Amino acid sequence: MRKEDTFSIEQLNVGYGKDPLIREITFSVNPGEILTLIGPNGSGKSTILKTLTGQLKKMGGRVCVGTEEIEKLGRRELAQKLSMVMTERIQSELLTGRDLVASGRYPYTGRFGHLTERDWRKVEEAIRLVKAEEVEEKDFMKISDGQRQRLMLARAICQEPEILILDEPTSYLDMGFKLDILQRIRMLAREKRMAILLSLHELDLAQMLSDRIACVKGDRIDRIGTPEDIFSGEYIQTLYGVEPSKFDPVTGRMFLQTEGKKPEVFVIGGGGNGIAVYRRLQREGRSFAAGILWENDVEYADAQALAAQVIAEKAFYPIGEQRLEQAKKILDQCEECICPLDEFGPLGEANRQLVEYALKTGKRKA
Ligand SMILES: Nc1ncnc2c1ncn2[C@@H]1O[C@H](COP(=O)(O)OP(=O)(O)OP(=O)(O)O)[C@@H](O)[C@H]1O
Repeated sequence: MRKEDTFSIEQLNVGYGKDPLIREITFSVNPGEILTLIGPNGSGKSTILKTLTGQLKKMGGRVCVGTEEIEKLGRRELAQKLSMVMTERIQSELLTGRDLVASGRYPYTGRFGHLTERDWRKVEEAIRLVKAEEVEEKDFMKISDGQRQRLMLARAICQEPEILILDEPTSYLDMGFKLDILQRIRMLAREKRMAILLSLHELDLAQMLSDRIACVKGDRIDRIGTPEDIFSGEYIQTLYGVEPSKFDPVTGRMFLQTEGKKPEVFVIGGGGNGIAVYRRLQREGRSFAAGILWENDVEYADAQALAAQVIAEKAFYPIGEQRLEQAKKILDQCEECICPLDEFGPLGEANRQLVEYALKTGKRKA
């Protein structure tokens, strides 16, 4: 049974010059846990990770595996406990992708660096895990960024560390491989009980993958919490300095807004059917009003972000006469009405009446 050590960082200061860039960093990652650093460009995520792996000299504080400070560990011992995949392109004298992955086994080899049959089995397993079989025989310097990224992960995996540190592990990967690699990372945490610390730019992936998220802002870690804690209210928008309506923390979607025009088109939506129309109008640069929605409609967040005006009723409340009149007034000012709905059901009676009104006033073509 492998030892289970917590990776803990206490009062760590990191940076390059005289003054620390980020101060008093304190958190820990438990075996089996995934903790993700997020934050704007240049906020210091890589600087923190480089300091934790010893590539950068710390400016104060402690970094421990269990109770042992990592700087007191020998190189081989450290490599058995901690492995990293950083973003820099490594210049490798090694010939093939397979050779590079195999170098992950060196902390376990004897004095002459010979790999045993068991070591090679681990190398093959790691290559299969990241689906890099097609490049294992190729020259490591002559493959794509995404293929290289997968081989680097394979090397870290076959190092069998207690702690795995990854700086933007998905940055060069296409959607299929991104999902695949994240699945592997989760498996390494859950089944191999690795403590995993990574940085990610893709907020939707961070939300999906992480047990906890640490947010880097200014000269500190501003907040640490579960994805539910971090992706609530307007915190993420504040962290990245964007307007609250340009990001929906529930779905992780971002919005490009059509700036402050009066609505030209009235879109009658509901149940998610309005989204495609909103997106088309937005692409065409046409401003629109969205209604009559319920606040729990699937497209409500999109409407809030993209529409010039939103006419909505509280969730689970019937749409009243007053709301219908409000919608008619706005529709009167629009040139056109679009309604992608075919059926309204008993609760959608007000929208059915609104469509009828649009037909009568010539705003909707039959
Ligand atoms: N070698 C260096 N010497 C001095 N300053 C550096 C060095 N590397 C990075 N910096 C600065 O340190 C700050 C943090 O950089 P870092 O790369 O850690 O940010 P990051 O959060 O990883 O950014 P990104 O999201 O863009 O990858 C930046 O202002 C950067 O310009």
